[in-house]
Amino acid sequence: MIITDVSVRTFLTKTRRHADSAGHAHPGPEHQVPLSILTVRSEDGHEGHCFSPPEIVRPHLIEKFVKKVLIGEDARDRERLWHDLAHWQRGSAAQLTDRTLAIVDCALWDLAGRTLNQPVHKLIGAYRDKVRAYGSIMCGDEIQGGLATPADYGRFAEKLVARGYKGIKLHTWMPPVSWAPDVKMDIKACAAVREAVGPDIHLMIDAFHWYSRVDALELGRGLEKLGFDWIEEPMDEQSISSYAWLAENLDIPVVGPESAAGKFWNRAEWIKQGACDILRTGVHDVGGITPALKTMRLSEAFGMDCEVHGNGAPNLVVTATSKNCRWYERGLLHPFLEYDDGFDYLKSLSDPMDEDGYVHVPDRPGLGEDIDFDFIENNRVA
Ligand SMILES: O=C(O)[C@H](O)[C@@H](O)[C@@H](O)C(=O)NO
Ligand SMILES: [Mg+2]
Repeated sequence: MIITDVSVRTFLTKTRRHADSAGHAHPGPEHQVPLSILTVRSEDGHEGHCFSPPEIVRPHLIEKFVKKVLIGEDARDRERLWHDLAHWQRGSAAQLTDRTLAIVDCALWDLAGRTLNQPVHKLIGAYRDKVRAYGSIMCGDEIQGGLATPADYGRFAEKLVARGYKGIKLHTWMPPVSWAPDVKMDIKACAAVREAVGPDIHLMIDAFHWYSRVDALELGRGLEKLGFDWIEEPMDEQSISSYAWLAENLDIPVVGPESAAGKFWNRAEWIKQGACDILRTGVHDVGGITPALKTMRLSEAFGMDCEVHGNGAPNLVVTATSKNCRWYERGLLHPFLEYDDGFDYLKSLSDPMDEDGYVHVPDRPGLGEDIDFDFIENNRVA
């Protein structure tokens, strides 16, 4: 299965999601945004694909690094190809990031599945074919009737439970919201959700990511009284010792790291230093499915759960092939958006959820994405 080509197509897709000045998503008017699809092609004509923001697969990265590593190599040698690409990172002047490694690794897994006509989670070795989802609510906002008040969160949580979710994670208010961050408002939003959904729904928080130790401690202690399952990323994850201190001082489980660099190597240090009670990984955070599986197995060896960051087919594959994670993160969700409407470039959802709150892993070959290639061609811009 020799790789003969790596290519990128860019097209326009419609969305109502808008990023604020801190990069957090919020609803807004429909607009078109560019999206790319990276394709790895092998000599027998099979192709593997992965969607990506255009900047993550820009020509400089594809020509200077990705093609040099992949072209002429056996597409089945994913472990070696991942290391070969990762070794280019040090000399890339910080241009070759884990995000690009992730796109390439996912396309190679998709290629393997499409070539063998098998879903990737079955190739890796499935643990399950459906995964319980939590509804991951967008960061708070100042939109009338949106997520502007604790009561807004409570009302939306009721709707999510009615949809079938058995778990809900709040992303609370963060800058550029004018008065955020505010620990006491975070706790009020969490209390409103607990009041709205009752004691049996699992609740978690993903808070402002730069609280001090003292603020994070106050928030954690408030959540302990509300029976929350975990507290996530309340402080800068570059300070492992701050998280070790927080985990030592809280009863509520501390989850991390999500955004800290260092792939599975750094996550080993978090475990060693007692900086988390539940580990966190994510295909796009650690450089692909291949390294994400390593973080799952690493945490399993320590008797720890590892929760996966983010939605989408690759992250669903990682949850479906691991015993030691409890949830699929479905979102991000907002009262003004209909997540189940999916995307115009996919013929069906990659993460369909039933009324009991379970996401069923598609039985389609590869990553399982039902790609509308005609739509992509008809809306191509590069
Ligand atoms: O900071 C954000 O925008 C959200 O936290 C986002 O990254 C979300 O995907 C997340 O962290 N989920 O756990
Ligand atoms: Mg998070």
